Amino acid sequence: MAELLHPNKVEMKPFLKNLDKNLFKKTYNLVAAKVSPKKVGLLNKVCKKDLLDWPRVKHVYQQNNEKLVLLNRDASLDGTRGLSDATVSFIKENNIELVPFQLTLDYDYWRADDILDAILPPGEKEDHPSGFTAVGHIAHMNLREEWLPYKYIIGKVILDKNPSIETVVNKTDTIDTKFRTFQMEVLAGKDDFIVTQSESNCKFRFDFSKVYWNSRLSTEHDRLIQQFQPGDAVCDVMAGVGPFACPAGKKNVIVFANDLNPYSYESLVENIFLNKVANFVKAFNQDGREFIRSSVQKLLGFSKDEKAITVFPPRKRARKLEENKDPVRQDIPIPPVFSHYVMNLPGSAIEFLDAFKGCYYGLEYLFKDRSLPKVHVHCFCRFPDPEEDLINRIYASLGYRFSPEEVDFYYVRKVAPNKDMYCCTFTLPGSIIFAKPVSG
Ligand SMILES: C[S@@+](CC[C@H](N)C(=O)[O-])C[C@H]1O[C@@H](n2cnc3c(N)ncnc32)[C@H](O)[C@@H]1O
Repeated sequence: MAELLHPNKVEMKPFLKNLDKNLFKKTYNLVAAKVSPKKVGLLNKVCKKDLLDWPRVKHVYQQNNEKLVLLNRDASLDGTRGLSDATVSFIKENNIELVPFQLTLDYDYWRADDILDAILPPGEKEDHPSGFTAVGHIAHMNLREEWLPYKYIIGKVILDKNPSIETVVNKTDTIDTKFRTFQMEVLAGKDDFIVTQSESNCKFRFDFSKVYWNSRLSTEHDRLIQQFQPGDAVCDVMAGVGPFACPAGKKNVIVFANDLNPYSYESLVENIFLNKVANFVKAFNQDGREFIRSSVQKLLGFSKDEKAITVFPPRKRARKLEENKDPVRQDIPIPPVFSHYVMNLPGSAIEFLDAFKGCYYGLEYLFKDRSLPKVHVHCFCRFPDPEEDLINRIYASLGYRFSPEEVDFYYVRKVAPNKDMYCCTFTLPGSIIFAKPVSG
């Protein structure tokens, strides 16, 4: 049946922006059993196997005071072909009349895939492009060269067929290396890049054309957030619009979140307020290397000045606790040092590791009863066995050669055929962070 159910091929000239929806009408000549409304239930039961069973197509229609029940595509009008014995007997015994029925499926019925298959020429490698990543109301496509002449029509179909999508964009160049943003062209829908996206129980508002966002990283965000404990201090060196920072703040983790892109910083500030985590998450707009160094004193000062962050349970719980005369507030002490550093700038974050050299010089005493900080640094790797390469690169920047057992090499995702993203987690060695900084 699948091969029957598709619109007829439509000749489409390249670079067209509008679609004549009438071209996608297709009429099927079917047979219907005409019965009184009272009999429909019984007919449905007895003749179940012989009824029309097409996806998203209803098979019972009203005609005056009677019902027309559509039979399967092979049923003949005289009832001699395409029907089971049970159905034939039922029709005979109940004197049911079989009548012709024309069913028309139109543009609204077909799925995006069906329509694109009907209008696009055969593809070189893959199926026709109907896949996209949704970011808020935006569908973000990455069309292959061969589909570019049809990009506006493809955009229109995606827009029409996905009710939550209001704008369809296509990536127009490779990713900008500095802030990980890319140029995009609106293919269909409104010219509006300000999106609201949900992730990890938080809302994020940002201009998708000016900041980095990748919905495919949500699992990685959650994975690291799970490792942070309430009361930990986390330094998010390349925080973007806050997908690590805001959810961590919601679980009472103190986060110093930084991003060099002024637009990311602006959204980060907005998202901190949107998610009501301003007590726990502080935003900064510095270069990551500088921030690794300056944040040490910033946190120490914050911990000395504020000492603790007071949290109140959500109102409903607070009322319950009040009734039981339990304390309604909790003080979360602010630690003087970070437990975790997150560095998600996979193209170059490893090269920022040199900033840790001597960053806690003279502050050894702060770690008397605490573990040394952990670093989670994201990176790309082109080798199938990444350990040696990544250990060498970390050594070149941090000046410390880890053994493979000391580093957790976590595979995050495939970015391109020969390019994988990893997250390397290790504890910062005391010999590096307490070393006397070399002046000059
Ligand atoms: C891959 S994005 C990750 C953003 C966010 N952590 C996330 O997971 O979505 C890298 C971020 O690093 C920021 N960035 C680039 N260069 C930077 C630098 N030198 N210092 C700090 N942030 C930088 C970019 O603006 C971008 O937001």
